[in-house]
Amino acid sequence: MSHVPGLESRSEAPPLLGPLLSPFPLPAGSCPRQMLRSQQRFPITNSAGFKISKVIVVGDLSVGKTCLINRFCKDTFDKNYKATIGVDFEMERFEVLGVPFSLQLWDTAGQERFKCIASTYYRGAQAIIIVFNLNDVASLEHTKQWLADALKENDPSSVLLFLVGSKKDLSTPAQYVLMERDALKVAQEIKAEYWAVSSLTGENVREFFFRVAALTFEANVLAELEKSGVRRIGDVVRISSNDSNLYLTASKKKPTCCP
Ligand SMILES: Nc1nc2c(ncn2[C@@H]2O[C@H](COP(=O)(O)OP(=O)(O)OP(=O)(O)O)[C@@H](O)[C@H]2O)c(=O)[nH]1
Ligand SMILES: [Mg+2]
Repeated sequence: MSHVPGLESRSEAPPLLGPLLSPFPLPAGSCPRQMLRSQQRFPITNSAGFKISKVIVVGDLSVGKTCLINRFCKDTFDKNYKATIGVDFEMERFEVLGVPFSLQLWDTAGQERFKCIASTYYRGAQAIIIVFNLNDVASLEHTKQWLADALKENDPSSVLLFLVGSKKDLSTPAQYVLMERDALKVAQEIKAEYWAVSSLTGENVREFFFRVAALTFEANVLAELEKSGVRRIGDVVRISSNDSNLYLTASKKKPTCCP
C-alpha cells in the first residue's frame, strides 16, 4: 500500500530538506531560486530512471524494522511483535524539486529461517538501512554481517548506507550515550550515516526517511547527469552540503543532518 504521508504536518520537515523535499507539491514561490533554476535548466523530468529508488531494511529479528516503516508510511505503532515472513513492501511517494519521486521500502525478515527468502530481494538496492536495537548490543554487533550479506547482491561503491538505532524511548540518557559511542564507531567503519529513532514516539522517523529520500534522489540525479554527459550540475542540485557531517552524528536535538 502506498500513500502520501504527513499532509497535516508539513512543518515537521527538517530545516535542511524542507524547501527541497516535500511529500506534496510545494506552494508556488516556496522553492529557493537556485533550485527552481536547476529544474528549468536540466531535463530532470525527461528521464524516468531515477524516479524510484529501492531501499532495503535489514537487521536482527525484532529490532523494529517493520515498526519503523509502519510509523513512517502509516503513522501507526503496534506493540505486539509479528515476525515478518520473507519480505514486505511499501511504496512511499515524495516530491523533490517538483519531481515525483518514490521510495520502495523493502522490509525484510530478521529471523534466521526466513533469511534466505529475504536475501533474494536484496538485489538492486540504492540504499541499505541496517537497523539495530539501541538496547541490545548484540544486535549492533550483528550489523556488519547484515551489511556484508546485503552487499553481496549490490554494488558497494554506489549504495547509500544508513545505520539506525531503534527503540530510543527504552534507553535512559546514560545508556544511550554509551550505545551511541559504539554505534558511531560502527557507522564510521562501514561508512554509514547514523540515526537514532523511536517508532513508538516517532522521534526522528520522519526526518530520517526524508534524509534517505533526499540522498537517494540526489544520487539518482547525479548518476543520470553522468550518463548524459552533463557534469557541472553537481553542485547546483547537491542536497547534502557538507560531506564531513554525512556519516557521523552527535545526539544534538536539531542538527543539520542527523539526530
Ligand atoms: N518501545 C519500543 N518498542 C518497539 C519500537 N519499535 C519496535 N518495537 C517493538 O519491538 C517488537 C518488534 O518490532 P518489529 O518491528 O516487528 O521487529 P522486526 O525487526 O520487524 O522483526 P522481524 O520482522 O522478525 O525481523 C514489537 O513488539 C514492537 O512493538 C520502539 O521504537 N520502541
Ligand atoms: Mg518485521
